Amino acid sequence: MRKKVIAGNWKMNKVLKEAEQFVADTKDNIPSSDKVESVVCAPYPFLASLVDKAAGTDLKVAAQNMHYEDNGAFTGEVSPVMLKDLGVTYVVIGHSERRELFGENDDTVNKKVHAAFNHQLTPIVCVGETLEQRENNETMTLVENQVKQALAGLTDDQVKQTIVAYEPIWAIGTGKTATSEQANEVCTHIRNVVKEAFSADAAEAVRIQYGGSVKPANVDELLAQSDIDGALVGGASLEADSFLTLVEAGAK
Ligand SMILES: O=C(CO)COP(=O)(O)O
Repeated sequence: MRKKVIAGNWKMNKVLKEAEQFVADTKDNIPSSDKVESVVCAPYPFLASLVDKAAGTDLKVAAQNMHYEDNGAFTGEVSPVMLKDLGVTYVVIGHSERRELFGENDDTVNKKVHAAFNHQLTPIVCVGETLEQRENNETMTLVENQVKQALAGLTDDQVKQTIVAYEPIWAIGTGKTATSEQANEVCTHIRNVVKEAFSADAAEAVRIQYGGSVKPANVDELLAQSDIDGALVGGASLEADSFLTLVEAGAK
């Protein structure tokens, strides 16, 4: 059975003291990593401190983005080498907000996924359609293309370690959750795409999260679906109690 991954994506929220307080409030109650992987995706300035504060616990720290080069003249960017050096273990790649607002595309996403593996970071690769694309029945084709391009050139072993997050853009921060059936339908499709593009073993192992208005009230139903292996959570991950409820749901 695939282990669930619950990741809280804080986006551009909190200041350092609040981030540290969150770790202090959660770290002793995070379920064992044998049962669920619990991750907070924090802004860059908090990463060093949070890795330090969460050391020896089952709470893992992720970055929300990175550049694909190791170093160089890229003012304002952060490299995988820097993240690895801090003790960060996961990195979100290709979030829809980065694709929409910061010019990320399938090519940069693919480069970043390779860079993550070159530095032993686990990528959480985001895909998902807009409302318009859903209404035009383009969801399956779009997500298929995003997944194929994001994972292009990876080995089977790397695909097995990858986390794909299916986040329909119309469900992000809107309170509109995809129904669990809608969410699962796309996650099943993603698994089939991985099977075709790589192998049955890779498809069986790859973890596929759902993201978009996940909260304590709907997480159980989403996680009960056959192809949903976790959640990437924005708003409901900001408060310690709510995050703990979500990771406990993942450990059931
Ligand atoms: O974008 C998301 C997580 O990456 C989802 O955000 P919300 O949970 O706030 O809808």
